[in-house]
Amino acid sequence: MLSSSRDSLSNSQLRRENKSLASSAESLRVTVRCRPLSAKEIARLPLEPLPTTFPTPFLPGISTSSTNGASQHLGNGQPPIRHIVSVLNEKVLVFDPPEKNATQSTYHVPGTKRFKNIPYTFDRVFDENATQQEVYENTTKPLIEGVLNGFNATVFAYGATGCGKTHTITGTQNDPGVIFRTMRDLFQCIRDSRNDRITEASVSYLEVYNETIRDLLAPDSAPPTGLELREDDVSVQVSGLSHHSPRDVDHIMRLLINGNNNRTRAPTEANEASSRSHAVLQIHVRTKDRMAGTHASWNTAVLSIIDLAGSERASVTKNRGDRLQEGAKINRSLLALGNCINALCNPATSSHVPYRDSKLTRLLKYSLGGNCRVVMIAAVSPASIHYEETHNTLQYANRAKNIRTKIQKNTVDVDSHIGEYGKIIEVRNL
Ligand SMILES: Nc1ncnc2c1ncn2[C@@H]1O[C@H](COP(=O)(O)OP(=O)(O)OP(=O)(O)O)[C@@H](O)[C@H]1O
Repeated sequence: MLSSSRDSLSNSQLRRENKSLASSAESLRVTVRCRPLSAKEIARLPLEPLPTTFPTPFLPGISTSSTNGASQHLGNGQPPIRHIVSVLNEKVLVFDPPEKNATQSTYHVPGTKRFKNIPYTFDRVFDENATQQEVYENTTKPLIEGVLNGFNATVFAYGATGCGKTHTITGTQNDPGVIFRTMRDLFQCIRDSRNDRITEASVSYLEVYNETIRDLLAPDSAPPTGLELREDDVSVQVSGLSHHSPRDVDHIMRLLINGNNNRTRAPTEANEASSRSHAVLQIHVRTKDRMAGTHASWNTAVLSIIDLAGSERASVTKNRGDRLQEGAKINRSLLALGNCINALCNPATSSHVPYRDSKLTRLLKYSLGGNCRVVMIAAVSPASIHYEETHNTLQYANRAKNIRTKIQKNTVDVDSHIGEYGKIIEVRNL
């Protein structure tokens, strides 16, 4: 059930407020996070050029040593690499900036200019030192209040394999990512407002693996078959997906840890724990003023947080067999996503977006182009070994800046029965 909490409500029960204040056109907010170099990559950075002669005593105006520009690095005989992303400020980065020491023979695309030196502007750029909290505060946190007031929102991490998507979305126990921080703050907001409003919430978590949808939180007794998508005019639903009523943030975190353990992962050359599936976490929320009386309508919204599988080149991952097949399917669904983004950006084609080309894009239909605030976190690597992937991701993100979504508040009539809303309970005693 991806697109909205309207899933089990009939369309006639769904009423959108079309007041000008509650409805506006917004572009997708596009951010880029550049991860730090890994230890293996650092080992391949060129060291300072070595002197070829011993230093001579200092004589003013005369160089004391000469160099042959030879670079040395500890990369076990592999060619040296260089930084290909330079973050200028919070909004601008340069792809493939000129090297300070351009005598070194590090990677560049044969037959092209030595340095592309392309500046890109995004809504926000995070450099290698950005903390998980900074990324969360400038991507997902601003969506929470809207979700509690009936506005759908989607956050998705896009990028090549091994570039930091899962680190950003899930993170580690010691340094959790967007999901944990969102849940913590969402539950805090619910707790802070419990005297004023009633809030109900439920969570679902699925993966799309090899064009099959799997419930990551399915009870052990559930048959391990793929789930089907059902679609009507206003929503896409996943039939048979389990929904869970969180008691508190710790409960959600336990659910998520279970779900993540169920996610399909495998080591590849590019990433020791590569996610081989697209993971979609959804938090369904509905709220109502306590004082508003029994006839007041509910605000309903869904917050979707998506960790896409990484795009990959077989030559970088050196994948074979199953991994290669998975990679082909991952690339195909990401290509379908790219085609949808292209179509949504172009007014001439935006009425014919090819959502049906993959499960992923069918699932995301109302979370990309629909009634939804969308934040994209494009994850990139600063190492020249990922030159093409980083360039592609930046171009992809740059195009996505042109998508416009129409935001409307979702309200449902008070007479919609709670049973129709799925297994949702009031979040009490927080
Ligand atoms: N900002 C960061 N700070 C520190 N380490 C990071 C950061 N981003 C990524 N890493 C590390 O880089 C490695 C690859 O990151 P991650 O698994 O998040 O990549 P991914 O994009 O999700 O890859 P895949 O698509 O293959 O699943 C991990 O070891 C991760 O801990």
